[in-house]
Amino acid sequence: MAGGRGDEEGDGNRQLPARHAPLHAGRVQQPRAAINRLLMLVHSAALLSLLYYRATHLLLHRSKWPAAAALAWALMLAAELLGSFLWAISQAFRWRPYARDAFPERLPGDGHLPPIDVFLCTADPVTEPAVGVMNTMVAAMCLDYPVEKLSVYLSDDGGSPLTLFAAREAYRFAAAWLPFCKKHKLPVRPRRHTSLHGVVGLLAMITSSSRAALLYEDFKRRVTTAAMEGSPPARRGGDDGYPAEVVVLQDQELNTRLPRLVYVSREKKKTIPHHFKAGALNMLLRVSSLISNAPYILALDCDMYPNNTMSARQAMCFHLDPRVSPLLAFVQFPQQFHSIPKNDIYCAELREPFRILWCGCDGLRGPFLSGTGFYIKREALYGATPGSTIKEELQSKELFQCKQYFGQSNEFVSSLLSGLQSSIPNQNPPSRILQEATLLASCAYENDTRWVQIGFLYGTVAEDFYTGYHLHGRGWRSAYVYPPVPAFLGTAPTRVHETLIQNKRWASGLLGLAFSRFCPLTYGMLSKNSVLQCLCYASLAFKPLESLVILCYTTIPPLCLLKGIPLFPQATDRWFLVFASVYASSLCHLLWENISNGGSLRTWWNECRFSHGLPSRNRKANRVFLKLVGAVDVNFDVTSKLTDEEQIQNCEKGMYDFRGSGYMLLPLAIVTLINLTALLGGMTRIIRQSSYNEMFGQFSLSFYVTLITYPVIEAMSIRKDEGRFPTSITLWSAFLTMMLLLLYEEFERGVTTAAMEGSPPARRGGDDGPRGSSGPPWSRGEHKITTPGLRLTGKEEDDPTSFQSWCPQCAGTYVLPTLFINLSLIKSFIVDKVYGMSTFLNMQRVSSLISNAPYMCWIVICTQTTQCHLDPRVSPFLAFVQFPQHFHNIPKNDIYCAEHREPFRVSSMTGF
Ligand SMILES: O=c1ccn([C@@H]2O[C@H](COP(=O)(O)OP(=O)(O)O[C@H]3O[C@H](CO)[C@@H](O)[C@H](O)[C@H]3O)[C@@H](O)[C@H]2O)c(=O)[nH]1
Ligand SMILES: [Mn+2]
Repeated sequence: MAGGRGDEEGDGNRQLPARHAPLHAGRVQQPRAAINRLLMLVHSAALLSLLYYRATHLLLHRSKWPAAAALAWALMLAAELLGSFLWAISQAFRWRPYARDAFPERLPGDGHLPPIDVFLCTADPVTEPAVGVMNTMVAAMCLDYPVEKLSVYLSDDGGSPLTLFAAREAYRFAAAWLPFCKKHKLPVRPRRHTSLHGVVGLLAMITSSSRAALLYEDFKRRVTTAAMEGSPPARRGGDDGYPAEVVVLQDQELNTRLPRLVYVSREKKKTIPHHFKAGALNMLLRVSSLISNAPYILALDCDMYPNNTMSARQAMCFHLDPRVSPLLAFVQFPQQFHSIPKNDIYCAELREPFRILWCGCDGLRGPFLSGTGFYIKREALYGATPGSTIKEELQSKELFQCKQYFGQSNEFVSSLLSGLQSSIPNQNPPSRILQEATLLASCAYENDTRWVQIGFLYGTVAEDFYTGYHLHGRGWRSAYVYPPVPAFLGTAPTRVHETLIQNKRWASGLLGLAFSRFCPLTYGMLSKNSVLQCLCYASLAFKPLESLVILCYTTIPPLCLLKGIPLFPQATDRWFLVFASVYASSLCHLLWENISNGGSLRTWWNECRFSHGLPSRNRKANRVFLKLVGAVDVNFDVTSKLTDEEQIQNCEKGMYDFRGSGYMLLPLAIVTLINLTALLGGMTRIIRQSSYNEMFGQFSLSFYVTLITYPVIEAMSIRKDEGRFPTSITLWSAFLTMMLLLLYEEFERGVTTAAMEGSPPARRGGDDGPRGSSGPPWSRGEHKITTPGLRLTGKEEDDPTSFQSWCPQCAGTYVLPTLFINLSLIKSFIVDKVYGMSTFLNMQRVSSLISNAPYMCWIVICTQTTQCHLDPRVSPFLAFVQFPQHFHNIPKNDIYCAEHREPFRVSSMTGF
């Protein structure tokens, strides 16, 4: 991308761009798009074949299998169907990947640039240390943009006097730092994974003895000392909340011109919901409308500091282009991170979203709104229709109608009616305005208004995703810029716990949309959005369900491996190729996407590990279940921005840090142990039964899962450092795995027996058999006789004379043989041993009362029968016709001679 400033600061008379010199350019990423489409074709053919194989096998052979096997196959089919659905909708992202360049040097002079308000949110002075927040704030003030057109708003949801103190100190420091920045023509990109960040990183690179550096050290010392001494305190007010506070800092007493800084801490009351970050941003939207009312807003998380000061100008290349501007709601920059270790085991780089998915949407209607690092049009947030202004829309309305929407503040409504500012007033706002601003920051302001539809949307912790979806649905578009020098850099999580918190929040926010009436597949399709863009939204919204697929794939095959139930075709079967090619093609696609985006084999492996098992997925799956049953109300748990050198070193060594996650680790640990057990148990079984061919697929899968979850095994057993698995969790997971395996064993035995005996299983009564066991069982009404479509329970129906009465349909017309299945037998330990014989005797007695046929065919497991008894030559002497016993589950290497070849082939009494 072209960068660099055109003119020196203060030149308000830049030349307008040459008439046809475009401010930006865009193109479809080729050959990526072509390769993606080709892969789509190949992969979908393979997927369809896989589903065909799974479904037909299940339908055709189900009746011959033990019930546990049929159930496992059915679950695998469900998982594969779900996986295929998710894959199919995710292809919308890969259809038309797009890339853009901006040419800020072609922008008009500073005098023509529109003002920008920067919204910065912080929530917790402990997990978001003040020095870090101030780094971001100062870096935002240093954006390469006319100072008089820039205002920075800091929302402090912690209501912390310490943050306000730090803001004042930082403002003073900025007066020295801003000229220094301009002089040294910063930005300079800070070193990768340095724990210093923001201005500190920049300083460290330039000089450590300059005046600015000393001032910075001084600023930092004062803030950290204040934080340690607790004066001013980190928290304000009592437990019930605190009032709103608006403080404007302006440069009157300083001799450098600085952007205006406004500190706002909104009113909080324990009983009133504050809607987390969305609430904070909406409050800033109102407050800023009275003070600067800039037409464009840059939203930043407290740790996302502007690293490339050109981003504002880059964004304006789009917002000021008359061809795209009327429909353009926001320009999004990727989220990038300064604290990413070389070995990015947590995939904190978010490569897939920001390198692939967002580029994919950019070729459609534009990227999703991503919480931070976007320049958005104020009009779009107020709810204007694309192409018009809120002023035009409100002019036809009465004042009371406007107030119904936007609340009771006259000042605020008149700011809407008077249109947006093209320049910002230089003086401090009068106290009247500050009082009004305090009112706009109160809890009650939004009561009985339409603020649920205006600004950032509520009711979710993924407010960014929802708001973007809402904007796109109303016909707005967005643009994505991925500059070579990162525009913003944030703090990435360096612990499993942080990743879990983040993933939990995202998963619950996204799923909330998927299972609401606003689902992108239904509601979205009817909106002004395009079909492909809706599929993109749906893909992200349904993505957490992927964890269910993974949960199935990491538990069912290993359990079946333990039991010797094959789930995949034999290795020598040509169908095996279909399965292998589906897995291989998805892994290769991921590898290619990694390498072509500057990744490596290592990033690829980390992503495989992360997305196929470690560590967030199982947690997500939990959430999916809980969310589906409506059991959780997810909070916006703020992720910690503290970085720890030891954690970073652990990352470099590829060691996950499991501190602080506690019971959240159980699902992960259990899956790991099940696979490990299956791998060892399965290996023994395979060797014993020489079932290499049947079990190859499952064995490989368990091997892959064990490889992926190796860090967990390591953390449970070998590691001694702080980040290892807590011993209690290790013990619990071992215990629970054992219980699970025992339960599975029981279950498997249960369903298999049920299938053999008829269903439901005859498990009535205690261990001693049915109560009152005197007299024959059928006379006590304890057994049931079933005919197709008719169900009987002993008692008077047992009377053979009443046979006609309970089967009126059959009366006189014995066309079909009637099937009698004895469902309930005497169940006791003694009879258990001769169960088959007792069944036979029972049947004989029951049938003698009902049909009393002269011949009986005893079928144990369903086989065919025939009628040889009718041959008059043999019939008089023929007592029974015997069929051999064949078995379907005999291994090729029949070491137990289970085939019974000798009895049935050789020595059977053939003459008999
Ligand atoms: O009640 C709250 C909670 C959070 N925040 C701020 O919101 C920002 C994001 O919170 P963080 O804990 O850093 O969340 P992340 O997981 O890093 O956030 C990602 O995901 C969020 C949605 O879940 C988006 O809002 C963010 O922009 C996006 O970076 C931070 O600056 C917080 O200070 C508030 O202002 N008020
Ligand atoms: Mn964050």
